[in-house]
Amino acid sequence: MVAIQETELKQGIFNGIARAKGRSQSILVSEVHKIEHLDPVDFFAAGREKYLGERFFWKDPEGKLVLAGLGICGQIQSDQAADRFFHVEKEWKRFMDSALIINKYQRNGMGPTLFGGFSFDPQKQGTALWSKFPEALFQIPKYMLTLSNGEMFLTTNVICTHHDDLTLFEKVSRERQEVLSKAAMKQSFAQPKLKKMVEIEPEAWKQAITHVVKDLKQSELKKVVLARELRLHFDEEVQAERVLVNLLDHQNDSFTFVLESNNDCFIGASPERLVKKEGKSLYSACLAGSIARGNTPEEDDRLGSELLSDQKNLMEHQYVVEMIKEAMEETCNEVLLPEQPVLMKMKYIQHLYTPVIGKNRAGTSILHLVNRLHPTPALGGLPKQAAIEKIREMEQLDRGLYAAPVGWMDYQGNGEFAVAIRSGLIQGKEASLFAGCGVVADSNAESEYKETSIKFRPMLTALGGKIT
Ligand SMILES: C=C(O[C@H]1C=CC=C(C(=O)O)[C@@H]1O)C(=O)O
Ligand SMILES: [Mg+2]
Repeated sequence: MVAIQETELKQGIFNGIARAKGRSQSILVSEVHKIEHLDPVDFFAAGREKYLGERFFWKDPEGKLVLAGLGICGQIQSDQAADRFFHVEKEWKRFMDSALIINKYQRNGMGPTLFGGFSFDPQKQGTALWSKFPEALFQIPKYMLTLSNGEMFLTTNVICTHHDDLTLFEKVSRERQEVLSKAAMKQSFAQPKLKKMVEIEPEAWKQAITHVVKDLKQSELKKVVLARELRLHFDEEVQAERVLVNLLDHQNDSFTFVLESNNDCFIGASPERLVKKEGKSLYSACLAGSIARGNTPEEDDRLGSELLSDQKNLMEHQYVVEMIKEAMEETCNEVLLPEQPVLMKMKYIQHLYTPVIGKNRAGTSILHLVNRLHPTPALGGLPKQAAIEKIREMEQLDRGLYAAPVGWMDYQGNGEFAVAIRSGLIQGKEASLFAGCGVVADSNAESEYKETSIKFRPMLTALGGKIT
């Protein structure tokens, strides 16, 4: 079991309280420890009793970085439609300007780190479905486990005020040891049974596709992504840990994320990076254009080749490449991307994929890039604003955080955001799944319906649903 001996945290909290008194403001004290190996899911599960609703989890596709956060040391929310990205950035800077950081490891994703997500469209009237999530929700965790290139680190974040004294250190030390003791115990989580699966207005959705295809032939609109919802009913409460373990087992080549808010849990396994910032290096990805996987290697190859030469999907993909390339060129000296897309093969589906890398010229922040890119034509359409308005007009769905940026950023300005697709909202004994597809002039309602049915599969299987 991991035990943390006497730490610099005591001195840090002492200095934090002194600084809080001197500046008459709260001070974030953050300490990083290298620790023995812990399973990040066990650490996440260790927070169930005391921090349910205040947890997050993140794993990148390569498993190079895994984050598990427990408790809320600080929270940044925004329900402002216009400048929520700027609001989050401003509030984060306010925390960082006075923070006391005790960290001798020069690695990303440790020390003060913010994790969370944005809603897809803050200007669309929301429904009760997403009532537990604001238009932007970010947490600074009390305790965060970081698995970084195979090594394990624990960050402890404490807010010190001028009212505090050193009993605060005793309290934090006790709490932290409690978490670590619980994390050493393997917990198991029941697999609820799926009782009912309800497609929300599938025929109306197909009619919307046909309507948009007509619009595309007679307007400036080139592409619109339309999404739909699947509502699931279970025989007992769905626990995030169970779904998370299933996603890690079956969708290990995705961005796996969990963000809790009150009793609701947003969870998914997305194949699509929005942007990653590592020092001056920026990485984005164009992912649009889909076809099913084959049941045999020969069939799979045939389908892949078909996708690589299909004009409709190539056009759907090209709109994304043009937009992301343009956005990256605004802030990078040099932008590199291949001439042609390649195949990204996931468990149930394969996509056209174009990676984009660049060297950040102007010290542009990751949230500036998130704001500039969201939504790419893979999630909204082209032209961006006209597509968003068409989605508002035609989509019955309250997207909430679906298809929007979810991810992390640390105090050194590094971070990574995925787009929250192949995702679901768990609400006790029920869950909503979301899937969308790019509609272009050559789209066909039935094919797009089938494509979205495949995109439900990662979450449906992770929730114990059988694939028909
Ligand atoms: C909008 C979604 O997928 C996007 C990402 C990859 C391929 C897509 C497509 O081929 O339509 C979509 O643009 C979703 O999975 O809900
Ligand atoms: Mg598509």
